[in-house]
Amino acid sequence: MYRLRFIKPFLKAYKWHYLFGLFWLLLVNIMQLIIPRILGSVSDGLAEGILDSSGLLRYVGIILAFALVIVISRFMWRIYIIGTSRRLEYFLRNRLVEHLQKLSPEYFNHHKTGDLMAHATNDINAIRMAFGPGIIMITDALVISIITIFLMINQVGWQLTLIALIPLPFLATGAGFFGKVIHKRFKNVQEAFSNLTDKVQENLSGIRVVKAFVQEQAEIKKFNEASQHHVNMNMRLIVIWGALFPLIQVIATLSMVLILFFGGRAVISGRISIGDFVAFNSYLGLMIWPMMAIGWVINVIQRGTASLDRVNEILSEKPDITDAKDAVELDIQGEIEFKNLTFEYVKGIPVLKNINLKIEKGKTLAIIGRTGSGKTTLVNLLLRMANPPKGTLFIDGVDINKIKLRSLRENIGYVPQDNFLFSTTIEENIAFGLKDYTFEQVEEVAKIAQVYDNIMDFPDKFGTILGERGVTLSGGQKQRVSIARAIIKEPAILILDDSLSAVDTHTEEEILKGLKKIMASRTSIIISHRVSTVKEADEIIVMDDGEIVERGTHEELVAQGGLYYQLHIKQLLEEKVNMA
Ligand SMILES: Nc1ncnc2c1ncn2[C@@H]1O[C@H](COP(=O)(O)OP(=O)(O)OP(=O)(O)O)[C@@H](O)[C@H]1O
Repeated sequence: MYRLRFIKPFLKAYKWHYLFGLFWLLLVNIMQLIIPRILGSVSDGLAEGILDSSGLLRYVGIILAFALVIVISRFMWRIYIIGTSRRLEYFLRNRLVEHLQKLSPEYFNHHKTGDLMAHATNDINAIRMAFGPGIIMITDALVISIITIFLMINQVGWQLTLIALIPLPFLATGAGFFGKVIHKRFKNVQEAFSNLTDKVQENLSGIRVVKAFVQEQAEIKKFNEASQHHVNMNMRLIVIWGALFPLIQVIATLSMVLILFFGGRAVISGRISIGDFVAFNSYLGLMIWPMMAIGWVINVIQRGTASLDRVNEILSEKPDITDAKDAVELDIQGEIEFKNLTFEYVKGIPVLKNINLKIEKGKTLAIIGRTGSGKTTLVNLLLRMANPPKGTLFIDGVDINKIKLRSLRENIGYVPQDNFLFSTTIEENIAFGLKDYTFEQVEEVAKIAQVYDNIMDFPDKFGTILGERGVTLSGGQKQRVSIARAIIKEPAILILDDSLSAVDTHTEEEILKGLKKIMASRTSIIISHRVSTVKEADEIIVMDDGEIVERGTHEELVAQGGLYYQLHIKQLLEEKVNMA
C-alpha cells in the first residue's frame, strides 16, 4: 500500500466512481452468466417439445431485455472506470510536472530529459492501464470464473466440471511465467525508447552544432543504431506475446475437447440433458475470455507497478532548494554581501574560495575573469539555484537561506548566459511571468534593450511567434529580448551574465547607456569577458580559479598593471586591428 502513497488522495476522492463502475461491471457479468442458463432452458424445452412459439417469443424478449441492460451497463462502466483512469492519468501527470518544477537545476544535470519525458508519458500511461482496463480485467476474470465454476458444478456435477478445469492450472502457471518475461522485455523496450527520445531531443536542440561540425551522417548512423535497438527489443517482446496467445488458445481448446468427449458421453448415457450440455458449453465459452485475460492482466499490473515505482521515485525526490521553516518575506532593497564564502558542487572541489565582497544598494559590480573561474556560480548562489553555506551570503543583512525563494527571485532580474526564449510571442517572452503589465511597458523595455527597431521590422512586430529556443532571432537579438525580460520586472537587483557578448561594441554602448538610468536605482552585477562592458562599474573584481585576484575601479585596475590591465591592452589592440 506504501506504493500507492502518492495516488491515495486521488483514489479516495474517486472511490465512488470506481465503486459505481464496478457495480455496472458486475451487472454485466451476472447478465452474461444468466443467458447460458436461458439458452439451456430453451434447448431443453425444444428437445422435450414443450416450447411453443409464444414461449419462444417470451425467451427472445427476455434475452433482448438482457442485451439492452448489458449495453447500458457496458456504457456506464466504461464511463466510470475507464473515465476515472483517464482522470488519474491527468492527476498524476500534473503532479509529476509540478514536482519536477520544484527540483533544483542540479537534479536535471543528473537526469536525462529523455528519461523524464518517458516517465511523464509511457510510465503514466502504464499506470492508467493498470487502474482502468487492469481493474476491469481482474474483476471480469475473478467474478466470471468463480460464478461460472459454481454454476457448472450446479449444472453437471463436480466431476465433469473438474475435467473441464484440468487445463486451468497450466494456464495460470504459464501466464505467470510469461508475465515475468514480458515485464523484463517491456522494460528493455521502455529503456530503448527513452534512449531514442533522448537522441531525437539532443539532435534537434543541437542541430546547429551538428551541422557546423558536419556530423549529420554520423548522427543519423547513431540514431539508426538506437532505432534498430528499439525495434530489436520490440521484436523480442512480440515473440513472447506471439507465443503466449497460441498457448492460451491451445489450453482453452483442450478444455473444449475434454468437455465434448466426457460431456457427450454423459448426455448419451442420460446422466445430463442436452440443455445441461449446451449451458455447460456456453459457460466454458465464457471462461475462455477470463482465462486469456489472466495473461494480459498480469502483464498490465506488472507494468503498472513497475511504472508506479519509477514515478514514485521521482515524486519522493526531496527538492533540495526550499524555503527554510523560518524563512521571511523580504522587500529587497539590494545590499549584497558575501562573507568568507567557499562553495563546492562536488565534495572536495571548491569552485569559489573565500569570497569576501560587499555591494552597496544601488551600486554596480562587474565581474570579469577566465571561463570556469566561478562567475556564474556566484550569481547562481545569489539566485539560490544552488544553496550557499549558512552565514556566507546576505541580502540586506539577512542570510539568503532565510529569505523566501519567491520573494528573492521576484526581486532579481536575471539575464542568463543561455538565453532561453519560449515558443510564444515576443511580447509574452518579454512580459514572462508578469500578471499586470501594459503594452507600453513592453515597448519601453524593448527600447532600452535596443531591440525595439528589430522587433518593429518583423511583420507581426511584438506578436511574432518565436520558434523553439527563439530560432527566428539572431544571438544578439535573443540577448536583448532577454535583457528586456529582466528589466520589465523592475527588480531591486539586476544580473547580466555575459549578456552582451553577442552584440557589437556600438550596440553594447547603446544598451549600457539605456541601462544606466535603470541601474542607477538598482544593485547590478555585470559579468563579462569584455573590458568595454565593465569599465563604468563602481567596482570591478577579477576572478581566477574561484578566487578574487584583483578588485577596484577601471582606472585603479589599469594602474595596477595585473591581469585586468593585460586584458584591457589585449582588447584595445584587437579593436584597433578590427578598425584598421
Ligand atoms: N553543476 C555543476 N556541478 C559541478 N561543477 C560545476 C557545476 N557548474 C559549474 N561547475 C564547475 O564550476 C566551475 C565554475 O563554473 P562557472 O560556470 O561558475 O564558471 P564561469 O566563470 O561562469 O565560466 P564561463 O565564463 O565559461 O561562464 C567550473 O570548473 C565548472 O566546471
